[in-house]
Amino acid sequence: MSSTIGEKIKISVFGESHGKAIGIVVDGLPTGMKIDMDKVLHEMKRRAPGNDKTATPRKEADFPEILSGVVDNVLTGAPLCAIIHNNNTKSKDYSDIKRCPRPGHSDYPAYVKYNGFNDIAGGGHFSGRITAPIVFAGAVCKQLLEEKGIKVTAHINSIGNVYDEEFNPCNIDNETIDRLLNSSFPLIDESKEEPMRKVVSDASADKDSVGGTIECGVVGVKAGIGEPMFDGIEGRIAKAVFGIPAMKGIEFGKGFDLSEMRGSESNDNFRYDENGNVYTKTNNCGGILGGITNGMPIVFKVAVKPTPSIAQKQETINLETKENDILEIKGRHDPCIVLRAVPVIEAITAITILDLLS
Ligand SMILES: Cc1cc2nc3c(=O)[nH]c(=O)nc-3n(C[C@H](O)[C@H](O)[C@H](O)COP(=O)(O)O)c2cc1C
Ligand SMILES: C=C(O[C@@H]1CC(C(=O)O)=C[C@@H](OP(=O)(O)O)[C@H]1O)C(=O)O
Repeated sequence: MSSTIGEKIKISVFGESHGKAIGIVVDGLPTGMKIDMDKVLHEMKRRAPGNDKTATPRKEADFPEILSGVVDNVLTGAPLCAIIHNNNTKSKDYSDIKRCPRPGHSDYPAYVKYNGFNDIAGGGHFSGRITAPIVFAGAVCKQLLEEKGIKVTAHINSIGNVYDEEFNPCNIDNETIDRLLNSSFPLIDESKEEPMRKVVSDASADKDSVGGTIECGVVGVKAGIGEPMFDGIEGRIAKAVFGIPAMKGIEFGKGFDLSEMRGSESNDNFRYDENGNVYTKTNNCGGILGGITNGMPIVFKVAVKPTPSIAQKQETINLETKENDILEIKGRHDPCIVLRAVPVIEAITAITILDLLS
């Protein structure tokens, strides 16, 4: 399995959901920065399971134990390695799934690829759980980016058919960024929390799940970062985002809506401000032209699929008897992944942006 990404800042994620621990090695970090562990723990808590009605009831502390790369909270330049122990596993829930792969989860393709030797318990290495170490690495990268005046923020853009407001793509202000970071349900329009929660609880009551979208913004990246063609910023962010389980679509700026606009509507007109700085009057391109940043906020949306493990009876196959079968999944699952994926999208974006700038 290859769970490594990055050029200058390289991450390697390891572990399985029901193994002893999961973790990450981060290579290429600069030396000397003091890590604010309170900020790291805050990010871990935003993603941790067991804390919200829209989340799996599996309770984990998600405390990152740092094994190397830090002395007295300061980055040493050695590979940064942290592990997170798995304490609240219930592997019995997965006894049927070994035989009967879950529709929508990785069980069947992983069974074929690894000749049935892959660890199925809790989704093994394919579990959303292994996004916890990514959030750890992202929290460190966020702090390094902040020293460069760059901030990464995200919010729930939709759950089911209930939509939040979008970012102002030309100006995502510090007040909004701080509010979202400290919110237990990050929305621009907080009145949408209740209807969104209802969509999730209605699905749960039907033994079902729902998906949604997340909008992410990066402010403070100067113009001129990125490469043309295959190493463009869109490609680098998309590759990293698609490494996160359940992420199924991405669009930059106005994305698919651009296809219905005229050029006169979609083009972002350039202007100088009173200090001679270049800006654009709109930001339909999401801050990226030709694969290279134009100095405006980088803005993109990610589509999150409904959680595959649902409690309804579902058709599947039986890999032992080689017959068609019915599966009824027992166990603890997120009825909606979107809320917990918000800090994950921020983290993987922060890691990618820091890599691009290193
Ligand atoms: C934070 C997070 C939590 C998740 N929780 C669950 C879950 O409780 N149950 C489940 O079946 N899938 C969950 N997933 C999604 C699966 O891990 C994912 O759908 C599966 O590995 C198949 O990969 P794919 O959807 O990217 O194709 C979660 C994903 C993330 C990012
Ligand atoms: C534990 C987490 O989420 C898990 C992600 C997950 C999956 O299939 O992705 C399945 C469930 O695992 P389990 O059956 O062990 O409870 C979730 O609880 C986590 O994100 O920390």
